[in-house]
Parts: sequence; C-alpha cells; structure tokens
Amino acid sequence: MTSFEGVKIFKGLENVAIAETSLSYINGEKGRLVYRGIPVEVLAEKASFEEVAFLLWFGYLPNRKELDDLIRFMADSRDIHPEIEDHIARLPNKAHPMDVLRSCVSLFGVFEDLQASHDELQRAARITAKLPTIVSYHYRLSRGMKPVPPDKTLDHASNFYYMITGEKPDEEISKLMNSILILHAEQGLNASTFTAMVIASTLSDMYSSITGAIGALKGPLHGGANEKVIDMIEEIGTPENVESYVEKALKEKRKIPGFGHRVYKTYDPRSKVLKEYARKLSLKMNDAKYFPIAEKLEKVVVEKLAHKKIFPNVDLYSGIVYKLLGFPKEIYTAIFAIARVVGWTAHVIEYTKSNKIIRPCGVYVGPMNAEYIPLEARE
Ligand SMILES: CC(=O)SCCNC(=O)CCNC(=O)[C@H](O)C(C)(C)COP(=O)(O)OP(=O)(O)OC[C@H]1O[C@@H](n2cnc3c(N)ncnc32)[C@H](O)[C@@H]1OP(=O)(O)O
Ligand SMILES: O=C([O-])CC(=O)C(=O)O
Repeated sequence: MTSFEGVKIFKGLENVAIAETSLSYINGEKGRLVYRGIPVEVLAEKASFEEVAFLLWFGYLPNRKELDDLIRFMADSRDIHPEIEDHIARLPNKAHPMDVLRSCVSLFGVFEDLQASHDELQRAARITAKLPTIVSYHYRLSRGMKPVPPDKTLDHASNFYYMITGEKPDEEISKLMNSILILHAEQGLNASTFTAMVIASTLSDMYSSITGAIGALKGPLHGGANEKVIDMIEEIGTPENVESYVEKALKEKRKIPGFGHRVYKTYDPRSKVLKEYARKLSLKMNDAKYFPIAEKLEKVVVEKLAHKKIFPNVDLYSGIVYKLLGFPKEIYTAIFAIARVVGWTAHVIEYTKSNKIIRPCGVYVGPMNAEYIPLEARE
C-alpha cells in the first residue's frame, strides 16, 4: 500500500472490502470455502447444481417442490432465440467460446424486453439456463456437427454434457458434472464477480453485468488459466521435464498457471477435490499422461514457492478432468462461466438491494499546468 496527498492506494484492491455479503465465506489461510454456511466440499458431494443455484439465489436449501419448480423453469428456459442461433452459425469457426458467450449474452439483452419483467431471480435463472446451449451450439456448428437440442429430462449439468458430446451421461459422469459446476459456482468478490457488480451498481441491466463478467473471467490470470494449464502440461510432455520447466519459468519471471491466488494462501479446497476427480478419471480412462505431470508440477511448485504462499488453485486439475471427459480445450473457461454465472447473478441481486455506485479513485501523477500547443506548432 502506498499513499499520496492523504489518499491510500490499494493496488489491485487487495484486502479492500466494498460490501457485506452472505453468499460465501472464504478463509484464505485455512483453505475454507462455504456457500451460505455449507462447506463447498459437502455441496459438491451431496447436492445437485440446481440445488446450489437455489441456495445461492434464495439463501436457503429448497424443499422438493421448490427444487422441482426451479429444475422445470431452467429446463424450459434452455432454448435460445432463433436469431441468436443464426448468429452463432455465422460466427467464425475459430471464434473463442468465451467471445461467443460474451456476444450472445449481450444479444439476449437486445431480445428481452427488460421493462416487461422486473423479476431479477427469474432473469438470473433464465441466463444460467441458456449458457450451455450457446457453448454447445457453437462448438458443434464450428466443427461441422449438428447441434444437439437440450433435453428437458436431464438436469442442467448432465444436459450440458449431452449437448456437447451427443451422448447421455451415465450416473457417475452426471454426478461428476454436477460436482464440477458446484465447485465453480461462487467465490466471493473475485475479478469477474466484481466486474458484474460494478456494472450493476450503475443500475444498468443484468445482461450488461454478465457480459462484462464473461470478459473478465476470460483472462489467463482468472478463469482463462484452466486452458493455459493444459497448454503447459502438453508443452512439458513428461513428468521428467517438470523440474526444468518450472526452473526456466521462474527464472524468466513467468507465472505458472494453476498456482497462486489472491485469497488462498494455502491449498485451495477446490483443488484438493478436483485432484481426486482427476486421479480417478485418469485410472478409469487409462490415461497416464496428464495427471502425473500435474501432480509432479504440484510437488515441484509447492517446494519452490510455498514460502511465497503459492499453492494449487482451482484451475490446476479442472482442465484435466474436462480433458478426460472428452471436452475440447477451447471450452474449459466457458465451463467455468456456465457455473460462475450463478455467483455473478446472486452478487448482483444482493448488492443492488442496498446499492451504492462503485467508484474508486486514482491518484493523479501526471503533469500540472501543461501548456496547450496549437496543432500547427507541434513537432
Ligand atoms: C479462478 C481464478 O481466478 S484462480 C487464479 C487463476 N490464475 C492463475 O492460475 C494464473 C497464475 N497466478 C497468478 O497470476 C497470481 O497468483 C494471481 C493473479 C492468481 C494472484 O495474483 P496476486 O494476488 O496479485 O499475487 P502476485 O501476482 O502479486 O504474486 C505474489 C508473488 O507470488 C508470485 N506468484 C504468484 N503466482 C505465481 C505463479 N502462478 N507462479 C509463479 N509465481 C507466482 C509473484 O511472482 C509474486 O512474487 P514476488 O513477491 O517475488 O514478486
Ligand atoms: O477468487 C478469486 O480471486 C478467483 C476466483 O474466482 C476463484 O478462485 O474461483
């Protein structure tokens, strides 16, 4: 922290609280994450994605009827406007799924009459319901495959798997898909959630907030790191190369994707759960490449950087899970968005209930009393 003319500068807003929230609690020293009081590991093991979405949006666990109503509402909301479908078909095949998602959520806002419904919770559920449809339609169309329309008999996570692969998941995969989305659904005022809140704080609309949040999540320092981890593992090639790769990266002062976190100063609790999913899937799929490299990376990086409190984050093992489930690398960050949209929308709704426009300040360090030189006189 530095200060100038009595104004303190908190670079990157580190340790600055801007609001109270009852959505999630993170203890960065102990590696704890709870959603509305319930540990994320418990939710990942026992709950469905829709149950967790309800918990985050409404503040309590739903009863059977409330859950069934949400499941039905989301299943009925998965279709996208035909003009948006046409738009997706016209986008370049090589467009990044996060760019496609960002553009399409923005378009939703064009098609919805924002004045017609003031129910922000319904709007949140509708946006959440549609994100998998956009990602899967673009993925399949861009590879010359027919889109798979949503199946109302499947839950949200299983339906996403089905729309990407064209195959209905068995019980084990369906459970895994739910758990992965739950683990990514919420994490306090991270960069993308904060982006959504900044936009919402001007009393703009939810589509604008989510469009901005998707743009923020895309960056490699945030959600984009899960794709970078797979690039890195492929570049490393074998566990024997890990040590030299890490040494070179540190010498060149490069950040190693999948490690480090603004809040967690120990193991991210989600990385421990995802590591076990990756381990089990590697055995099931008979894959001896990705998991051993990631595990060796974890060992070497922790040995070298634990003194700086650098440990695995949520992105180290998630990409391996997606890879082994058969998902193409380009959609890994979009899968993060499909889950995190619940946290984004829940924070927007919570914050705007007692809204104050978010407007920090910068400390001016440029020249004072500079002369205006006429254009013709400039060199
Ligand atoms: C879903 C998520 O967003 S989780 C994060 C996903 N992002 C990544 O995995 C990208 C790699 N990680 C990083 O870039 C960072 O750790 C961030 C962006 C996540 C957190 O950044 P900050 O809290 O600002 O920490 P900052 O970048 O200042 O790092 C502090 C120190 O640790 C080092 N460090 C942090 N992360 C790493 C890393 N992944 N590899 C090597 N060194 C690292 C920094 O070089 C710095 O060292 P120094 O004090 O000697 O200069
Ligand atoms: O909390 C953060 O800064 C990053 C994030 O979104 C996460 O770890 O899920």
